[in-house]
Amino acid sequence: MTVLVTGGAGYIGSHMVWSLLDNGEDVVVLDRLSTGFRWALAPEARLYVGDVADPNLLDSIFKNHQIEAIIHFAGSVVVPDSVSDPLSYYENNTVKSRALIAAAVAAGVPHFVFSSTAAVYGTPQDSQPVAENAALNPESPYGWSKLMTEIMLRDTAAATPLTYTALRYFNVAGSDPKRRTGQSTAGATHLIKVACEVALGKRSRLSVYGTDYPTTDGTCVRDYIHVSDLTSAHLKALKRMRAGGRSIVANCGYGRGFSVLDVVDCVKRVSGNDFEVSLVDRRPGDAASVIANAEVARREFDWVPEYDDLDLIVQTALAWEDLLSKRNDK
Ligand SMILES: NC(=O)c1ccc[n+]([C@@H]2O[C@H](COP(=O)([O-])OP(=O)(O)OC[C@H]3O[C@@H](n4cnc5c(N)ncnc54)[C@H](O)[C@@H]3O)[C@@H](O)[C@H]2O)c1
Ligand SMILES: O=c1ccn([C@@H]2O[C@H](COP(=O)(O)OP(=O)(O)O[C@H]3O[C@H](CO)[C@@H](O)[C@H](O)[C@H]3O)[C@@H](O)[C@H]2O)c(=O)[nH]1
Repeated sequence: MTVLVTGGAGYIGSHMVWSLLDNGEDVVVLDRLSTGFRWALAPEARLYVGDVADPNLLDSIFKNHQIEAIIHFAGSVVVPDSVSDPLSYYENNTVKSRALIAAAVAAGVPHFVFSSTAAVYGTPQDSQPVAENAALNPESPYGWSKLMTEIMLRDTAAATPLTYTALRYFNVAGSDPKRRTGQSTAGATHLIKVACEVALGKRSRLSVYGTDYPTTDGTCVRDYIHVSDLTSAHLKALKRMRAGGRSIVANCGYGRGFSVLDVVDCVKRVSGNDFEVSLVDRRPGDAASVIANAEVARREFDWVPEYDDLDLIVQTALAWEDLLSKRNDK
């Protein structure tokens, strides 16, 4: 039995592949290498280079391997890009997910884990931390593109034997503590990644997008989660479905928020390097504040995070950034 990981050459996917292999799973990866890297992949995982919506490629993967679960990371991930180019986000995240789900159902794949996002909530209107049954009001096409995929999964699971888990990730950061992989995205836009690049002198400055949000210091607040805690949530969610668990949606975050300025201070402190910060206008599509209530993950699959510490997240992100510079220098 094999687990198919789409987007397995990307940031989170490459960590997932290592976690699966560490747990004795057989892994096949499907990735078109648009933002991922062949070298990021564990050598034991077989890579099919191509698109998640390519029917011939999917057909051959399902013929060559007995796929028992799909973990679907492949997608486009930059919130402001989705505002400027919404149709490409609906294409890559929604339309192509539909094709993959259809192929999974046709091939009789029993389990599906989907990379959803905190962006489905927008800025929660009621209370924070936000639970899965809160109102869903995405503030970007990215959030909508993921919510539509959740809805397709919900309705497909009701009509077919497919069981799914949609994990709503909050802000994923950090790198593999064993330093086998990390976030290598070229021209990355994620706050912790960008701040680490600036701290190590790989970029000249950091822009802080918006200082007039209704938060304690006026900058946006996010719930930053270490990538290894996220991959452990996937393993546990998969185990639960294998044991007969029904389809669910679960938040993955720690339940506490840090502002952009908190993150900047942390990166300066942990790296020991001061750097320049520009306070600029808001970036389109950003929610003011979003913090996870992760009770469902704890209750349904006994998720116990191990890296709930912003300093530790930043330390591992910096460690990877340092390795990456040495690699790029070669
Ligand atoms: N990074 C975060 O904080 C975060 C938070 C919430 C949800 N997510 C979701 O997690 C998933 C992974 O994100 P990431 O940060 O690792 O991004 P990433 O860009 O590093 O990884 C995405 C991978 O998917 C591949 N890919 C993209 N479109 C494809 C397609 N049509 N066919 C085949 N391969 C394709 C890319 O080459 C890349 O390897 C995404 O679905 C994203 O929306 C990420
Ligand atoms: O150089 C930067 C980068 C980011 N930010 C701010 O930092 C916050 C976090 O931004 P970013 O790290 O880009 O993450 P999000 O836009 O919150 O989105 C991430 O987190 C979501 C889950 O919350 C995922 O779904 C997305 O794929 C992922 O990109 C936002 O307020 C940004 O405006 C800055 O001020 N300067």
